[in-house]
Amino acid sequence: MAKHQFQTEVNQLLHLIIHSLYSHKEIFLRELISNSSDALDKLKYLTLTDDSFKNLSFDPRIDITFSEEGDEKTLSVSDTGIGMNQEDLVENLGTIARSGTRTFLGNLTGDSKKDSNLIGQFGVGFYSVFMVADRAEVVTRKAGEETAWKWVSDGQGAFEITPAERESCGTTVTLHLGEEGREFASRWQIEQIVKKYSNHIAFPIFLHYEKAEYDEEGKEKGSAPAEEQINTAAALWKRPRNEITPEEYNEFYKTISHDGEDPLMHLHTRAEGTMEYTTLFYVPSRAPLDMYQVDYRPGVKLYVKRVFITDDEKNLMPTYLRFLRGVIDSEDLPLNVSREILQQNRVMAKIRESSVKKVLGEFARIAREDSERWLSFVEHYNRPLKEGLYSDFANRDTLLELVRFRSTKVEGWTSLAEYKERMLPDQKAIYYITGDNEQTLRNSPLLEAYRRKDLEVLIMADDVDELVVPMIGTYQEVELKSVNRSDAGKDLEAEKDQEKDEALKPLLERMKAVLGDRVKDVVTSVRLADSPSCIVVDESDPTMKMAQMMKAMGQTDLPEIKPILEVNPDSAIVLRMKELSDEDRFADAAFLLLDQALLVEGSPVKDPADFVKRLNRVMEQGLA
Ligand SMILES: Nc1ncnc2c1ncn2[C@@H]1O[C@H](COP(=O)(O)OP(=O)(O)OP(=O)(O)O)[C@@H](O)[C@H]1O
Repeated sequence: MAKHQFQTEVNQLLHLIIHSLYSHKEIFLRELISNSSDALDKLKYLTLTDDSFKNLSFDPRIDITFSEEGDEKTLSVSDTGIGMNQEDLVENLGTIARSGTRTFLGNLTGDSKKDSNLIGQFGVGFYSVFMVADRAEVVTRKAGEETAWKWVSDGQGAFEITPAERESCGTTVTLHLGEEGREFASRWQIEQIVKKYSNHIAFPIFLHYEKAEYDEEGKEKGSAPAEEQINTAAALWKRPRNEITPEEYNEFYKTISHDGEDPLMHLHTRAEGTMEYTTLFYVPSRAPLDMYQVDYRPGVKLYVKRVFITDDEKNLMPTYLRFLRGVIDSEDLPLNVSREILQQNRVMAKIRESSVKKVLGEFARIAREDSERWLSFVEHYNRPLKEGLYSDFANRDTLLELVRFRSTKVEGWTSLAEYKERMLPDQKAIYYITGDNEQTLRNSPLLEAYRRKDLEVLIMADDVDELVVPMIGTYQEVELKSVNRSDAGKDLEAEKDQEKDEALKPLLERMKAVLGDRVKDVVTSVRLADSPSCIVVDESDPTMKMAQMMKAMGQTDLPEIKPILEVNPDSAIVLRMKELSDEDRFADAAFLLLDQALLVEGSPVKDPADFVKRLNRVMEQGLA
């Protein structure tokens, strides 16, 4: 008899499930049926593709039995699927292998209401049985193996595995229902739950019960075992759209995504003609927890003629649409399609290409017709869509209509189309500013002249903006210009006062000499109203933020980016500096103008100790 301890994360999850999902106890049955269906999918695939399984007699079915007699109430779910061996049991029913587990557990607040929303997204799986059972037994035999195994646990930190008997491959989970679960040992309850959550499961689900028998006078004379199929057992996505209710779509989504909430939208399409395939895609109402992890779990499953092939292929859809959940079912791919073949397969490439078009088309429809729903989409998926601008050139124009931005002119989000409508008659470009933080950007001195001229500037604080937005280039023939760069200032040049500019030249030369290689240039600014200085980067240089990002990504051999320091010819400080003959005081002022400009834009000052020394010296003089 081998006793094993649950992985720590399992214990944490168990505790959480029991404490936050008690009002949805019945989902344990959905989880068991979904596991059985996956196990049947896997075996079906092997019998069709692997010679060593071809002779196996495969009768795919799920059987539910219950006993409501006496004190000991039990419920069991049995399948003829792939089964598990001893190692599988330890691996699958003792740990949580899923990516994102740590992030998920780290996000828990201890507030059961908030946590139950989170757990809804995480998917509870097999462990949910401990909401209703005092003890769970799993008797299972793996296809192709002779020995069966029994796994037993009361969900209190440990489980045991012992050899067992089972006639053929498959798995039977038997629950000894506790006080919390007694209600589920009932024909009526089980039927309701299966109809609600698992009607769409593609394999038949049979419910076994005792059927009352009557004598000729209509008196009950006893009972006999009976069974009844309680689901429709047709792959939901193959059914005609008009025969599927919204509830059925939602329940199917919950089964394949393990999300507790309804999806934000779904798109069910069928292609016929030279290529035949069906797709059913969903967008979760919240971004999946692992969306920003490299090892995210792909959410689209591939079927070939209703046979499950894989749910672990990231290339079925482009990376930027990794939040999609759903099914692709092709009639044209070979059943034993390998990962390598899949990646170069023309049929798959075509399905992917046209699926992306359809999905984006549906997004565009929602963006046009249902702006409220589109905004909840944007809250979660704006950033991945921006990644699409970078990686999916073929769909660039559609994506440009879908992404949204913050702006100096409107609250909330705006589209490029809306920005264009608001442009002033003589406005030359769509202006934007990039940086780390929306609030810092809103306060940036770089925006002063734009504000004065009533020019709208898009605020870009997502870390992908720095890479993505320069790729856009133009939107409907209007150029996008970064306010952080020297060139955008040229559009404001009309404001430049030649005389003032000439008068400032000696000061600029003197500052350049003092600042040396800390700057690329020192020039008169046309952008500033109140601030004495700001920095921009040369048109051909990466911005300061981009340089920081590249450094963080390990590019250490980058030449140092030198900013261009712009000074405000009307600033009192600048005017005084013109008169200043003391070289040391002049140097302090020049360095402080540079460092403060770096600070307001969120860039680090090069030598903080030097900065503080100069600041203190100037304060001392100022306070004297
Ligand atoms: N009836 C079954 N037959 C064969 N294997 C099973 C069965 N039930 C569970 N398993 C195995 O145990 C694993 C863990 O199941 P569990 O329901 O906890 O999570 P999951 O199904 O992998 O994850 P999720 O529920 O998020 O899909 C499964 O991935 C599967 O390998």
